Amino acid sequence: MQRLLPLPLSLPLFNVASSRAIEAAALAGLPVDALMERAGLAVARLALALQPGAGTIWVACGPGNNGGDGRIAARLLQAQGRRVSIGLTPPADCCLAIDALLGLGLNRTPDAAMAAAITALNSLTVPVLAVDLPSGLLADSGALAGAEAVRATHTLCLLSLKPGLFTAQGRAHAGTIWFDDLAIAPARRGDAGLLGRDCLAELAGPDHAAHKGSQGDVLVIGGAPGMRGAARLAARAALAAGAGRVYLHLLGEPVEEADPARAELMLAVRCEPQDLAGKTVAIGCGGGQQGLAEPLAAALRHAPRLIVDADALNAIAASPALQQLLRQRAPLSSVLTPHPLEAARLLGTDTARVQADRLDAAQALAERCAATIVLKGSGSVIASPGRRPQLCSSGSAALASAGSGDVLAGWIAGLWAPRPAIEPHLLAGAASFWHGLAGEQQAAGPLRAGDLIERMHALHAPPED
Ligand SMILES: NC(=O)C1=CN([C@@H]2O[C@H](COP(=O)(O)OP(=O)(O)OC[C@H]3O[C@@H](n4cnc5c(N)ncnc54)[C@H](O)[C@@H]3O)[C@@H](O)[C@H]2O)[C@@H](O)CC1
Ligand SMILES: Nc1ncnc2c1ncn2[C@@H]1O[C@H](COP(=O)(O)OP(=O)(O)O)[C@@H](O)[C@H]1O
Ligand SMILES: [K+]
Repeated sequence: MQRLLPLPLSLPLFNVASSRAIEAAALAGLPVDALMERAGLAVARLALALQPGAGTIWVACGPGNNGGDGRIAARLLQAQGRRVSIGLTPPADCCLAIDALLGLGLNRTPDAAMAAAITALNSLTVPVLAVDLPSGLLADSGALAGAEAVRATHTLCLLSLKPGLFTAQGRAHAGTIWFDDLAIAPARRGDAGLLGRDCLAELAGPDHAAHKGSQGDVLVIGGAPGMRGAARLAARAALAAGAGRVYLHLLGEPVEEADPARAELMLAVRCEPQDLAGKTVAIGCGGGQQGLAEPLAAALRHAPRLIVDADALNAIAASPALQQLLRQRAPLSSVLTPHPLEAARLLGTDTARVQADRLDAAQALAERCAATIVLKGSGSVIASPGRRPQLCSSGSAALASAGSGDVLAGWIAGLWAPRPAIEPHLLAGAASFWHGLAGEQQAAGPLRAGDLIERMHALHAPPED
C-alpha cells in the first residue's frame, strides 16, 4: 500500500472495463475470494493506522463487492478487538467511518437508501475512509452519478487506479489517495496515464554553449487595452521558462514599452508573416473581442509552433474559416489550452457535458482540431491525436485565481522555443505538471499569478526524489 501523491513516477490508469478484465485475469489463477480478502485486509490496516484509538468504527456496506470488501475489513477489525457497526446509519460513538457503499459498480443515480447513507457519511465530523472510490463518484470520469458523493478524508484505491479519482470531482471528494495493487501486476496497457514527476525528464536543460539565439524566440500576441496584464503574464512566464528572447505584440492602442516591470521583454510592433517565422507563438491571452482575428489567421498560417489560449480559442470556436486553418497546420505544431467553457464552445456543447467526461471531451477536441489539448481544471487532461490521454496529478485550488492560465500558456511557449523538436504531447504534460507543482508549494490561500511565475522559475532543475 502506498500514499500516492505527490507522485514521483507516472502510472497507468484503468477504466471500469479494463479494471474488470484485470480482476478476471487475476482471479483465473487464485481462489475465488482471494482478491476480496486482500482488499479487506488492506482496508482494515489503513483504518487501524488512521484511527488506532477507542470508539466504534462504522462500516457502511453496499450490496456489491465494494460492500464485500467492507465486510471483510469489519471482520478483521473485530478480530483486532475493535468495536464495529455494519449498517447504513452511524453508531453514536463513531470514531471512523468506512465507506464501502459503492465502487466500480456504480451505474446510476444513487437510490434513496444509498443517497441517505452518503448524506449521513458527509454529515460526520470523524474521518471517512472510502473503499476503492468515494461512493457516488464515477470511476471513469470523476463526475457524480447523483446530487452528492461521499467527501472522504482518505480513499484507498484497490487493484487498479481509476481515472475518476484524479479529475473533475475526483480530487475534491477523495481526500488523501492511497493505492494497493493487491499484489497483481496488470498485464495490459493503461487507458490513460497519470503524470508523475518523471515527466519533467523530457525537459533537458541548455548545454554550456547555449546562447540567446539557441534558446528560441517567443512571440506573445494578446493583451488588448484593459487586459494587457494577461499577455504580460504569459510573456514573463515564457521568459522564466527559458526562452532566449521574448517579444510582446499588444493589441489595440500602441504602447511604448512591452512591460515596464520587465525590462527583458521586447515590443513587437508588427505581426506580419515574416515576424512570425521561426518563432514559438502564444496567442489569445487577454485578446479581447476585436483585433484578434487577423493576427490569429496569420499565426495559424505561419507560426511554426503555436499555443492558442483564451480569446483566440473563442475566436476559433466562432469561425469555421479559422477552424479550417487550425486543422491544416503541420502535425505536432499546435497546443490548445482551453478551460472547460472554452472547450465547450469549441465542441459546440456546454460546460456540464465537457465536465461529465473530461477525458473523452479532450480526446474528441484533439482529434477535431488536429492539435494537442490541455483541458484545464482540477486534474488537467492532456490529449493528442492518436495518443493515450494523460491526467496531471499536480495542482491545487490555489491555482484558481485570475491569470494562472495565462502563465501556463506562456510557460508552454517558453519551454517549447528552445526544444522545437519535442513532441507537444510530452511538452504539454511536463509544462502542466510543472505549473501544478508550483501551485502546490505555498501556504494556504490563492496564489497570485505573478507569484506563480516566480515559484515555477524556482523549480528549474527540480531535485530528484
Ligand atoms: N475489480 C476490481 O478491481 C476489484 C474489485 N473489488 C471491489 O469490488 C468493487 C466492485 O464491485 P461490484 O462490481 O459488485 O460493484 P459495487 O459494489 O460498486 O456496486 C454494485 C452493486 O451496487 C448496486 N448499485 C449500483 N449503482 C447503484 C446506485 N446508484 N444506487 C444503489 N445501488 C447501486 C448494483 O445494483 C450492485 O448491486 C470495487 O469497487 C472494489 O471495492 C475488490 O474486492 C477487489 C478487486
Ligand atoms: N482547483 C484547481 N485544481 C488544479 N488546478 C487548477 C484549479 N483551478 C484552476 N487550476 C489551474 O489554473 C489555471 C487556470 O486557468 P484559466 O481558467 O485559463 O484562468 P485565467 O484565464 O484566469 O488565467 C489552469 O491551468 C487550471 O488547470
Ligand atoms: K466506496
